[in-house]
Amino acid sequence: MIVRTLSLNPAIDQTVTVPRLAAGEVVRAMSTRQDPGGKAVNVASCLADWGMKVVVTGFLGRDNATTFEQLFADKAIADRMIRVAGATRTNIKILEDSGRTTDVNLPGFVASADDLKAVFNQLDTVTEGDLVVISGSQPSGLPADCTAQFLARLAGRGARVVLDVSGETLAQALAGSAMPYAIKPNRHELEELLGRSLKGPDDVLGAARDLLARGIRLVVVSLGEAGALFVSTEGALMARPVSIATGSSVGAGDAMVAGLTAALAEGLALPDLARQATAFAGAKLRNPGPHLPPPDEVRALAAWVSTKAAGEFTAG
Ligand SMILES: Nc1ncnc2c1ncn2[C@@H]1O[C@H](COP(=O)(O)OP(=O)(O)O)[C@@H](O)[C@H]1O
Ligand SMILES: O=P(O)(O)OC[C@H]1O[C@](O)(COP(=O)(O)O)[C@@H](O)[C@@H]1O
Repeated sequence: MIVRTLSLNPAIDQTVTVPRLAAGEVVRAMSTRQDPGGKAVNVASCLADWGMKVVVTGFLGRDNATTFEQLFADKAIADRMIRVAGATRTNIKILEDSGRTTDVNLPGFVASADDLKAVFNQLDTVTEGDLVVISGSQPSGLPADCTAQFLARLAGRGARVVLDVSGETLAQALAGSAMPYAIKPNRHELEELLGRSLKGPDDVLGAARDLLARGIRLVVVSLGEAGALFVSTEGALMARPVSIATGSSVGAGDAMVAGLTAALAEGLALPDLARQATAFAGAKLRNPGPHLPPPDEVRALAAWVSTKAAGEFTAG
């Protein structure tokens, strides 16, 4: 099966490693690196490492597309991204020795109504049962409800959408007429959506079940190093990482989305899907950049992922 990703606002991730960040002071960096990224590009890259056929759609700024083109060529990813005027943004990640990361996301290109029309035209090639990952923020210039419009268009074509967006985009998307097949908010994104803080495991589970009742078939709430809660019509379970990684966790959520998308394509049952998604996240954390180790290594990791019924999770 071919998976399509839709990346409206990709990013070049510039990671700057410093001993300690102190606002208002001069800080000397120990190292820096740049990776083509942004949520859906990271998902596409991990899926390609897993051996899946991937088509990337969305926007790329014409002025600095080369680094993305190189990634797509290296991983045999079909590049259908629309080149728009201007440059793709750079997101600076300042990583301290303690593992704390500060993100400074720079502005990038502005998309036009014609650019958006071109994306809709691309969605019209999607067919029944196809998997489409819509992930990441949207650039300025687009209407706030454009993701809701994508969902409606894709539902009409029978596609299954895996959605990983946040803030107003998520709120607008879930206020529309068509629900995504799967979503993966982290705890903070879910709290933002609900407009309240989630008090404990029971509350997280309740919120996930409410989303399921709205017609979403799979709700994954990621909880950082504590793991993730997976809720579907098959049940609810918690999956914990095999080991806790120190350092930057940038891209772990994207790898998790890739793992669950691959599992949907493979028709895995919920426990295996949860193990695979958690293994993808853990495997990505072993390497910088949007890359997975070889599939056998990821499979070995998945075998070590422990899952337990959500009832035991809520009991603490
Ligand atoms: N420090 C960590 N050690 C091990 N696994 C982690 C760590 N941080 C995140 N993960 C794994 O990555 C998944 C996604 O991470 P999370 O930070 O919740 O997502 P996001 O990047 O979307 O905020 C988690 O559910 C967990 O399995
Ligand atoms: O599109 P957004 O929401 O601004 O996020 C973009 C950032 O998210 C990332 O995809 C990382 O996301 P995760 O840590 O959630 O996996 C970075 O590559 C990128 O800089």
